[in-house]
Amino acid sequence: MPKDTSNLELRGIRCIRGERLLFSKLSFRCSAGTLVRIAGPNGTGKTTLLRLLVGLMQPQEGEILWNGKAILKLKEEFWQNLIYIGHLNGVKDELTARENLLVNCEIGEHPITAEQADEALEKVGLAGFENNLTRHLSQGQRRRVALARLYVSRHAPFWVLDEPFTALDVKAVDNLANLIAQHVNEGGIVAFTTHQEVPIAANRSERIDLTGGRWLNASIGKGRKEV
Ligand SMILES: Nc1ncnc2c1ncn2[C@@H]1O[C@H](COP(=O)(O)OP(=O)(O)OP(=O)(O)O)[C@@H](O)[C@H]1O
Repeated sequence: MPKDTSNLELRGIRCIRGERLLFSKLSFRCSAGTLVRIAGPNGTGKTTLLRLLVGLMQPQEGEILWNGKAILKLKEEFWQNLIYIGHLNGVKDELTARENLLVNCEIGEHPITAEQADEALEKVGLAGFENNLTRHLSQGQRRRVALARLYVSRHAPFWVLDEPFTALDVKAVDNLANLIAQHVNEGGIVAFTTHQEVPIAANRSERIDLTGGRWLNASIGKGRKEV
């Protein structure tokens, strides 16, 4: 992983979804070795912000820069630096746990061997489940299949994780928190959301709090904040 060189910047981001202004003039900057927690109650735009950060959505105003260049212009050059694990896991039902990991790494242009896949599955507590179809796994186990990717993705400095601790048991939460801290302390940037108060021993951490938001059409959000 290229250390101490990456930086992420949000410049004047404005985002509207449906009738709701989620945030505007959102600016933020961080450099290599930072844990970025995106906080806020349900519906305030945490997942939306993560999707903006990885380029799956575009803001109405402003831009997101990676190493000083707009991510929408960098495209593949940016994606090579990125691992995104969203809400929906990105795990295919009809593939086994091992096949899922192999395919996801292949798609991410960082192929791994079956042995490396099995080692990563072991680290997330899925030893013995390598050949199980993921449709036969529990929610927590499916989540672990997705998260196993992180154990073979230390080359990618920027991790974006949507609710990574959901459905994990205490030990798995602890292991993941340690992995995230290690990645950050070795020069990665990890942006994540969580509703759980999980201690992560990162040397440097920042918080983006999205509490707020406004209805654009006052009649919709009667009794709430208006523009
Ligand atoms: N496809 C969509 N079309 C229009 N509005 C949407 C869509 N998806 C989400 N929204 C709205 O955008 C807002 C932000 O949603 P988002 O999922 O980013 O919130 P969140 O903070 O991640 O919520 P949670 O904590 O519940 O996961 C919500 O008010 C939601 O109603």
